[in-house]
Amino acid sequence: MTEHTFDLIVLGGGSGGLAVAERAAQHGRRVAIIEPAKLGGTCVNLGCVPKKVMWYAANLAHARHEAEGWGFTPIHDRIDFKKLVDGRRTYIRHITDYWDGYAKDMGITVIPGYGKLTAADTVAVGDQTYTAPHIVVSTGGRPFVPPVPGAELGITSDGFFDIESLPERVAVIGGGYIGVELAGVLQSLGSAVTLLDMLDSIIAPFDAILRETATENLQALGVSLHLPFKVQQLVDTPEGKFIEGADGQRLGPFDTIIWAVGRAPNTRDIGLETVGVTVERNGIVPTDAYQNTNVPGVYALGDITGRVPLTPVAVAAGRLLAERLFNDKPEAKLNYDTIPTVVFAHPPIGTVGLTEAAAREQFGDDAVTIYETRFTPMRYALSPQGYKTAMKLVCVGTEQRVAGLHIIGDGVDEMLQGFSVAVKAGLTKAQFDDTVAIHPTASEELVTLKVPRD
Ligand SMILES: Cc1cc2nc3c(=O)[nH]c(=O)nc-3n(C[C@H](O)[C@H](O)[C@H](O)COP(=O)(O)OP(=O)(O)OC[C@H]3O[C@@H](n4cnc5c(N)ncnc54)[C@H](O)[C@@H]3O)c2cc1C
Ligand SMILES: NC(=O)c1ccc[n+]([C@@H]2O[C@H](COP(=O)([O-])OP(=O)(O)OC[C@H]3O[C@@H](n4cnc5c(N)ncnc54)[C@H](O)[C@@H]3O)[C@@H](O)[C@H]2O)c1
Repeated sequence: MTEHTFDLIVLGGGSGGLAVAERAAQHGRRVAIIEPAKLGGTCVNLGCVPKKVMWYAANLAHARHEAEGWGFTPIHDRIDFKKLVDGRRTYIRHITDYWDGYAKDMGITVIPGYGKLTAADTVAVGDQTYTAPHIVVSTGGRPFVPPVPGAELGITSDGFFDIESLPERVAVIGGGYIGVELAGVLQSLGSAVTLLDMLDSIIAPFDAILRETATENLQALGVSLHLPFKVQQLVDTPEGKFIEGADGQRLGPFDTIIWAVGRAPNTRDIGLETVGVTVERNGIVPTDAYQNTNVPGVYALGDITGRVPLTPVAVAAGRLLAERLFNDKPEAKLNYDTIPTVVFAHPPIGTVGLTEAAAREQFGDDAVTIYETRFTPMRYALSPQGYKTAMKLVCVGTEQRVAGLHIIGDGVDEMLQGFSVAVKAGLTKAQFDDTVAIHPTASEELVTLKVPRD
């Protein structure tokens, strides 16, 4: 018989939920996770991990094209897309199986189903109720689809992971994280991709050097960009699907259209309003710095809080919440500043800290010094196609503290983590320069930039 009283109940077994549950169980608490789908949440099942598998496949496609310049016999075979998808699904199944076993080993009770709060200490799942003095809501989000006519002709990132054969003609609507990543994967694997955004730039919140270089790289990859483009409707015709915009613009025909225009929190109809938890109009659940909602004993974590929707952020906030609640660390909380992030484009894009524009606004033009470089890395010495690398250091004050670091190019996805430690630690340009370079690498540029930009 299932226990109905716990120290902690978690709604949602994704990145944030698993993290808080695991740490609470490590501290000897009785924990239940309520989850309607597979453990692992978006990241494991429909996000970071399957996406990264596809990104690796796309990298191999690039390597295959480049290999000829390095003396390899040309390889013209197309990808066996089904084999890739089957392999990816097996890999994901191993991860979710691992989580099932691990939760069991940790003594965590996993309750299948949708949870709904009926009181600040009570959750209903079907006709059963469960109680705990601490309830964490970490129900994540789902792709947002705007209500334009014909919107249902498009799929979302969830649907992307259901694709069984490589579509020939694809449109991706939205040039943010997901749009840029999926456009890059599909174009690299052999689709002809059109990418559009309602703004006049892709990855709009990022530093200008990344926006410009990412745009050049996408175009070099063969992606057709349409910026800005305001979608008015999608239409189906015998030749394929079309996207119609303002002023008679019409793009198509396409076999597949993918919406990648942001995500909406899963916070409706789960009893939050019933128990008095504030939910904003856009579905976000506001919390204080300690993940407390406005109702004592009810906490919110991860994407539903609207703060930096990334897996490691949800994980870190979840672990710290468990430390605060169950390990006598009343001040434990996540510092949401200076969080590094990578867009897995081709090549990848990495950023941490302030953009140049934000630094100028915060500190004034006179306090900001910029060091930057753009080059084609040695990786392309013998290849016909050379994607651009670009790097920028945003330094502030007379001591030139490195407040922002923006990099795009092969290898930056792995480069960024170490440099983020330096930026987070508040190191100065002089300390960067005091570090001997590793040669020949692209990353050595970050410790050898001599002349500030005018
Ligand atoms: C295509 C894509 C690629 C991404 N790539 C990256 C990446 O490379 N790196 C990165 O850091 N982030 C990435 N993200 C973002 C990352 O996946 C999220 O930030 C992260 O999963 C958020 O964790 P979470 O715990 O808030 O929610 P989730 O991981 O979404 O987990 C929420 C869980 O709650 C469950 N749930 C929903 N309603 C209920 C209910 N009523 N009761 C119980 N359970 C419920 C859901 O089934 C789900 O399992 C990506 C996202 C997408 C969509
Ligand atoms: N590598 C990673 O870490 C990673 C990868 C994927 C997703 N994520 C997370 O998931 C979140 C959601 O990703 P996303 O790409 O859906 O959102 P996003 O906010 O990154 O990008 C959405 C894009 O869609 C555009 N847009 C919005 N409405 C539009 C419309 N009607 N027509 C055309 N364009 C429109 C926006 O201008 C924006 O460029 C991200 O913010 C990120 O935190 C992270």
